Amino acid sequence: MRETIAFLGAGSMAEAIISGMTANKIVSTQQIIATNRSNQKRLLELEGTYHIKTSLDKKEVIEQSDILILAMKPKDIKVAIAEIKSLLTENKIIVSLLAGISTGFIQQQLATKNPIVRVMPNTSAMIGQSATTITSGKYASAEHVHLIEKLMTSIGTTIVIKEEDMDAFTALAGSGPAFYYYMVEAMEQFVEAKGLDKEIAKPLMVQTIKGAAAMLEASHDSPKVLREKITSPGGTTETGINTLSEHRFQAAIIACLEQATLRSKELRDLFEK
Ligand SMILES: NC(=O)C1=CN([C@@H]2O[C@H](COP(=O)(O)OP(=O)(O)OC[C@H]3O[C@@H](n4cnc5c(N)ncnc54)[C@H](OP(=O)(O)O)[C@@H]3O)[C@@H](O)[C@H]2O)C=CC1
Ligand SMILES: O=C(O)[C@@H]1CCC=N1
Repeated sequence: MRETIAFLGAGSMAEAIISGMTANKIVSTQQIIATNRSNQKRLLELEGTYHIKTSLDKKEVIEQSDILILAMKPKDIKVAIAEIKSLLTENKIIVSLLAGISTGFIQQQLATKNPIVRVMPNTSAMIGQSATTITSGKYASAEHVHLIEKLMTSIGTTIVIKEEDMDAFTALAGSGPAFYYYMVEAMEQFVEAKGLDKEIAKPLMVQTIKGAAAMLEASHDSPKVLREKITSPGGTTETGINTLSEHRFQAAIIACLEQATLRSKELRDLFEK
């Protein structure tokens, strides 16, 4: 790609995307420039690791960019837009990573006709394994969406969705890795309690998740059928599943996703004021 990409915000998600993009070489490191609110040390760290450009001068960053990625927290969006709106020309594509915040709000705050594309990646972008959803704002053409899709494909799989579904997919895929990590944390507690060798346990746990994910992808069987094929009557799996069921495991997962979805909407209500 020929476009220059600017990150407004240089935190974990910006880094995960920079890492994925630079490893994939979809853009050269010199086509990426990042800025943040004030943390110069962090910018130097990113410069050192990824050999990208950084600057605390927003004017310089914006002038150099064709695609501007908003990567600050939802609570900071209003101030961030106020800082950049007078620096923008309408040919720049704005990409938002922000949970909850709608394209309509960004458009209204900018008061310009810049195309806006909203994406929800996850931190597995770091190794090119994100599951990213994409949706478009009012002035984003199919061509703009296609360009951002191409860019995001460098950090994993991408799917274009309706904006109204963003909250739910933010829960499922944006936050999703954290929910799996939380389960692995519990497994680690078990390993510790049993006094098992962590060096042996970790690769086994990781391969078990990888294998299950690969089965979900490759097999025509539903998750339920896949589970039943492991569950011998009167065996270990059945006992384990019954215990999860007694602890209302599935209800807990559904509640977790419901609440995370709701929080995405709440972030909109809170910070679009
Ligand atoms: N982390 C994740 O897994 C995911 C996060 N997201 C979304 O990505 C966004 C960023 O999250 P995350 O990386 O975790 O957050 P971090 O807190 O790690 O980073 C936030 C960054 O925003 C910068 N910032 C704050 N205000 C401004 C401003 N006015 N102009 C420029 N930069 C500013 C901060 O700079 P400074 O350090 O100088 O204050 C910091 O670099 C959020 O909106 C989140 O919803 C989306 C998907 C997944
Ligand atoms: O927790 C959050 O709000 C962000 C959005 C998805 C993942 N992290």
